[in-house]
Order: sequence, then structure tokens, then C-alpha cells
Amino acid sequence: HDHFLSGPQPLPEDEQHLPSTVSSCSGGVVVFTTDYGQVYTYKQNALSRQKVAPMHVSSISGVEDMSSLEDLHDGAIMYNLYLRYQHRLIYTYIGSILAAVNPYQNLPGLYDRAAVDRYSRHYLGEISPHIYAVANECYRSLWKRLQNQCVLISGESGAGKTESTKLILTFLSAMSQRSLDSPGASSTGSTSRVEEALLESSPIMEAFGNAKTVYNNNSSRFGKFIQLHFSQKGNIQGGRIVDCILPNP
Ligand SMILES: Nc1ncnc2c1ncn2[C@@H]1O[C@H](COP(=O)(O)OP(=O)(O)OP(=O)(O)O)[C@@H](O)[C@H]1O
Repeated sequence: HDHFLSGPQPLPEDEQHLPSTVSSCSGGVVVFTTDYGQVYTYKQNALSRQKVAPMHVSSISGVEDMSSLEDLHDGAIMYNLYLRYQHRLIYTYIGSILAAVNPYQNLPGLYDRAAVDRYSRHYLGEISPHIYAVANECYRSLWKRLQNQCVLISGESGAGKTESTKLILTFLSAMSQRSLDSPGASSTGSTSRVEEALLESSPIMEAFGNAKTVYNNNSSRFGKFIQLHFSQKGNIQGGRIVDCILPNP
């Protein structure tokens, strides 16, 4: 029987409910082993719902969208990300927000041309969570909402913000190129240079803006606001990169 364990309520900041199973129950003592390997022993008569609560079925197998979790607390969110990560599923939605877990390795096929095509043909949430789905939603919303769109990427150092930014730019560049290749569109060749310039700006920016730190071998030492301008047809016409959030010396 799966359970979440907890200490006294409210939980101290560094404690959270943990997914566990009862490994033994005799002599008035219950032993719980968490899925992460820790062992907790409780006197049976001292157990309360505050300490141990049944785990909802939605938390046991993992969900693609964590807004559908019945147990909504840090422990349930962490466990869901953990379950998916074990199957190399690094992306998970929380409604329309995407949570990404850094895999620290290349995952074959995850970002290839076929993936760009697949995500360009589906709305966010229709197929498995992916950074391309966020980029696609952003691109489509330019026409759906007729408003500027913005993607905010946040996370601790080494979480994968820079890589995620590059993936979004890759997707948008592919969409831009496609809008020029579509029948009736006349490609001038100059816009494809804009896309190339955009993608090739990353290594240049990294050459003088990144440094090795204890957290990340390729850590950005300043934040970037990247603005892209799209034509009505859907191709990128230009853009700019503004450095911001300079850390204190
Ligand atoms: N989606 C991914 N797939 C494979 N490896 C990744 C992915 N995202 C990040 N990484 C790896 O993790 C490293 C750190 O990621 P990244 O530089 O994007 O972090 P960051 O959040 O921008 O960190 P900082 O705030 O320090 O700049 C990358 O150099 C890369 O090796």
C-alpha cells in the first residue's frame, strides 16, 4: 500500500511528504520504506493522518499534467517528476507551464526535425509535454491573439535555461523557414540569413558572456532578453538581444 509520509504539520521547509510502502508491521511498530530508500519507523498507535496519508492513485503512476494530481504538494510534484525522469521523460506540464528536468545527456530523437514537425501540428497538451509545444503555442498565438508573446524561462544555475532558449529559437527558426517555403511565398534568401544569424548568435554571446562555475560548466553570467520580430507571413524579420540581470560584482 503506497503512502505519503510527513512529519508534524505544518511541515518544516526542508521536509516534505515522501512516497513510501509499508515494509513491515508487527508488534505495534510500522516500518515505512520510501521510494528513495529512506526507512521511517513509527509506533502504530502514534500514527496520524498528519504523519501518514494514503497516496492518491493519480500520484502512483505519474501524470503528464500535474494540475491533474489529486495530491498537490511539494512531495507529490517531486515524485511525479522523479517517476517521469526515470523513464527519461524530462518534460511535464503544470497546466500550460512546462517543467523541465535537466537530463545532462543527449536524448536521441528528442529535438530532431521529426519532433519539430510533430509539435508544429499539435496544440499544447495534445501530445506529450515538450519545449517545442511551448514554442509552437507561442508562435501560433501571435495570430490567434494578435498580441506579442513572451516565454519566461527560470530555474537555478545549471537547470537548463540556456539550452531551453536555444531549443525555442531552433523551433521558431524552423517555423520561419517553413513560412517562406510554403506555396505562394517568395523566398528572398535574406530572411534565412536572419535565422542563421539568430542561431549562430548563441555561441558568440556565450564566448564572452559565459564562464565555468561550480554549478555549471557553461554558466551564463548575465540574463538575456531576446526579442524577435515576425512578419504577417510568419517569418522572422529581425530581433535583438538585450543583456539584463547583471549579477552583483
Ligand atoms: N535539454 C537538455 N538536454 C541535454 N543536456 C542539457 C539540456 N539542458 C541542459 N543540458 C546540459 O546542462 C548544462 C547546463 O545547462 P544550461 O547552461 O542551459 O543551464 P542554465 O540554466 O542556463 O544555467 P546558468 O544559470 O548557470 O546559465 C548544459 O551545458 C548541457 O550540458
